[in-house]
Amino acid sequence: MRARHVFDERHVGAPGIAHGGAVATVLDDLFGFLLYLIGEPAVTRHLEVGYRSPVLLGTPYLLEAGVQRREGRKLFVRAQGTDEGGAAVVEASALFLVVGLEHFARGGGDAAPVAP
Ligand SMILES: CCCCCCCCCCCC(=O)SCCNC(=O)CCNC(=O)[C@H](O)C(C)(C)COP(=O)(O)OP(=O)(O)OC[C@H]1O[C@@H](n2cnc3c(N)ncnc32)[C@H](O)[C@@H]1OP(=O)(O)O
Repeated sequence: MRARHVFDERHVGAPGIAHGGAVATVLDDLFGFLLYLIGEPAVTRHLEVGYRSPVLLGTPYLLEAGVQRREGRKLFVRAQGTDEGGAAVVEASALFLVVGLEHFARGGGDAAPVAP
């Protein structure tokens, strides 16, 4: 799956640079939507993020995510974010666990997922 994302002032960490937590949030959400789109609603059990270069505000990044392998309910996923020059700025790997839709009812909400 591919997505284009631009961080803005809402995501600031150091001046002009996205907060690492905001970057992790976007990558986590990217994985969630990847699995939702391929018909496997799943939630994060483990997430690792590698920050190679500062992620700049107001700058478009290409995010690419895919499923690396599956072991039963366990889905191992990977993602990468690159700048417009093709340089990798961030990478992530995660373990997601497939869950039934009742998992999402536990929060009591009915909000639909929103794309990153
Ligand atoms: C309506 C539309 C909605 C649409 C939905 C759109 C969703 C978007 C979501 C975006 C992403 C999120 O933010 S999700 C939100 C953040 N995540 C969560 O809230 C999840 C909270 N955690 C949980 O609810 C639970 O821990 C689960 C469901 C993930 C798993 O619970 P469990 O079934 O009890 O399983 P558990 O024993 O913990 O672990 C399962 C297996 O993983 C293995 N395991 C654990 N860690 C690792 C690891 N680092 N590397 C390898 N393997 C590991 C364990 O050894 C075990 O293996 P084995 O012994 O089985 O072999």
